Amino acid sequence: MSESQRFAASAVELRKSYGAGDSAVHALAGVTVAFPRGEFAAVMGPSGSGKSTLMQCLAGLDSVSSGQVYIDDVRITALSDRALTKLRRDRVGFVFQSFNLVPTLTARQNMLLPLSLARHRVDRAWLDQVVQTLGLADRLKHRPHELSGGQQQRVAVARALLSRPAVIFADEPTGNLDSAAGTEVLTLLRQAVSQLGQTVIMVTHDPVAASYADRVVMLADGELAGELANPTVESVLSALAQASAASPVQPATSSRP
Ligand SMILES: Nc1ncnc2c1ncn2[C@@H]1O[C@H](COP(=O)(O)OP(=O)(O)OP(=O)(O)O)[C@@H](O)[C@H]1O
Repeated sequence: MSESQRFAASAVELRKSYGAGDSAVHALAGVTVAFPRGEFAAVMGPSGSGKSTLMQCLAGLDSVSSGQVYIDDVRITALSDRALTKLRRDRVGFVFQSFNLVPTLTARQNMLLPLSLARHRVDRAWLDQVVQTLGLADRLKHRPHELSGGQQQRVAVARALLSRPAVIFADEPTGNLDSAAGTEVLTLLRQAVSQLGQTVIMVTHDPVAASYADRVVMLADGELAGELANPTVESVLSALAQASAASPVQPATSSRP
């Protein structure tokens, strides 16, 4: 087994700049980071530190200026657009802050949508296991507007899990939820990793959300600014304070509700 196969996602010397010349913004200034399979990782850092850019590049949603990105052992920075689209569909799951469910479809149809679009077979046993684990059995026929925010996000987590992706990228998955529903969704992401063997990479501003992860990767000014194993709310807060002290911009934790 090659080194890269131990990792669900990794980046080597990843650079991403916007614009050119004096006005260029170096959103990522040479990031090398690897996410082992079966890890729940949180990516944190001050506002503008490059978290979203890192996630977009790792997920193959944005092009890189230089460097390499791997999903499993596939170097996605070497793929054609067509091959990349297929890889994203087959190996990457997404959970967004805004749930992104189709309003006219039931919870079950929403969960199955990516598989049916890809014309992939549904693994019934896996569907049942995901539905049970996520506590959605009695909500399958509901449409999104008939579900609470927490339930909608659970459907989005189920949708991401159903194709058994190499990695799920979660972008502020609790950003639109109250604290009880947020706790519920974080617990489910934790279970997806601990019980179902999933790999999750979550961008978050919230130290409580980050404390559910196995590891926090900290960014500042487009560079890695350290990492924390087995994070607690306290250790995350103190690492964030250090990262923002080293960065000219204010931490987003202080500017968001
Ligand atoms: N499309 C773009 N065009 C120009 N600059 C961009 C673009 N996208 C991001 N940037 C810049 O790149 C830098 C990193 O942005 P990014 O959104 O990755 O940070 P972030 O850590 O996710 O921020 P936040 O916590 O506020 O969401 C910022 O300076 C941002 O202004």
